[in-house]
Amino acid sequence: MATEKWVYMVTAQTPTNIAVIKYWGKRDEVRILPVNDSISVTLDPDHLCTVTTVSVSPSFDRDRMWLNGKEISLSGSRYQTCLREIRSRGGDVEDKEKGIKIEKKNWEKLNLHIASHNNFPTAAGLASSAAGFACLVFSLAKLMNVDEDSSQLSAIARQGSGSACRSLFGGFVKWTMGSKDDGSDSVAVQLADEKYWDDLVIIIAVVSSREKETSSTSGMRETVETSLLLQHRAKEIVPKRIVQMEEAIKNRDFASFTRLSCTDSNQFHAVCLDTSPPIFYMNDTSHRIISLVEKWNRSEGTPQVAYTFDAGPNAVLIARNRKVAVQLLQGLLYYFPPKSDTDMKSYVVGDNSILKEAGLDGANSVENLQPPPEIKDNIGTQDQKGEVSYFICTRPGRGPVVLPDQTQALLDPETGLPK
Ligand SMILES: Nc1ncnc2c1ncn2[C@@H]1O[C@H](COP(=O)(O)OP(=O)(O)OP(=O)(O)O)[C@@H](O)[C@H]1O
Ligand SMILES: C[C@@](O)(CCOP(=O)(O)OP(=O)(O)O)CC(=O)O
Repeated sequence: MATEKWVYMVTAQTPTNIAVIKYWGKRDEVRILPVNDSISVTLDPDHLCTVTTVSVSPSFDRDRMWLNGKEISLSGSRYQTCLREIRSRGGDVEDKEKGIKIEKKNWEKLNLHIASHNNFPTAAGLASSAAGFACLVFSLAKLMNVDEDSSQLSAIARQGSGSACRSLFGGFVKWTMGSKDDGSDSVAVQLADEKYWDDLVIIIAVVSSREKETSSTSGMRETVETSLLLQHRAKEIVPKRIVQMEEAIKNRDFASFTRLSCTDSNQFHAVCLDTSPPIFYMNDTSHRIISLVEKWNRSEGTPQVAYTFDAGPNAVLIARNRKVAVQLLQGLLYYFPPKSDTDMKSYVVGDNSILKEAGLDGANSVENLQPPPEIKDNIGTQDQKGEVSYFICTRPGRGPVVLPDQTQALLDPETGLPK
């Protein structure tokens, strides 16, 4: 087989996700087993996604990977675990057209080339590791004809990065912590697909931050070691919240959804503060955004927007419908206008058709914005230029898909090297 020249490849696209009931803390660092269940919303891959091409050829002399065009090492234990777990489940593959036949037993011997691209900044608090490891596992499973369902695959992705297991599904997803020592029951399941609650609009404020934050992995390790509040959260609080959140999603009950998302985000950050030494992920801009949303929700009498923050200052804002999202964007741009030379289409990315609906597609449109009446005296004026790098407008989205169009492959079909 070593003299054969064929390259066999698969390309897939996988979404990222944002937790509304947070995963924070592991009971097993190696297998990546969490101390509590978590629930997330998958974000539309049309706006935020990873694309990965995986290929196999008898002519490859070692496993190699390129991330965003640069070769990276696969020697880390998380990559090694995912590769080993997937290889051991590989099935027979035959492509008669190309005259390729790979037997199950050969997956252990054949080497892989992998190229991956995130269409959003890597390691910037936008969960690139979630989309990245989910895409790696999903595309390899397709390449190797692995006969396992998405939940079983999620248990492999989990070992790349915990939150990655939830990116194997679209819509609303629960990661069940499981109780077995081997982690086989610590898997993701879909609660509802992306069409179930499709009124929701998600606006992410990518908040400028100078220093690199503590990574989720080391941050949660320190929390587990030092925070008593985390123990209370995991045992007493989250189990009840998970039930309530499942109910809220089932009933499309936005008021409960908002209450639970916001309080859980705040408690996650409280647990970070309860860590020794304390971890600060949010900054003044994050706090200002929370204030703005809280005041607006209060003045409306019923919640219009939910907020949640992961391990960084970026705000993920979930509006109950498009009309509210338009108002939200107007309010956000009033308080966080772009720097004077910024083009609006690069300041609001993703689904930027919302700019037109918000009347923000013309020259001077931001300068003409009026302060939202309910919050005008409380937050200060338009002095926050540059605090938000940009906004992403998106919505709940689908799970992983194979991209059959060869032109989307990141590797050359002849050489198996990056295009
Ligand atoms: N497309 C990808 N394919 C495989 N691995 C990836 C991919 N993108 C990111 N990663 C891995 O994830 C790491 C970044 O994870 P990290 O947790 O630091 O950042 P993040 O996930 O973008 O942010 P956060 O966890 O704060 O939301 C990268 O160094 C790389 O190892
Ligand atoms: C705050 C979070 O985003 C934490 C995510 O942590 P990671 O999944 O990045 O951590 P590791 O399992 O160590 O790779 C909350 C969440 O996504 O649930």
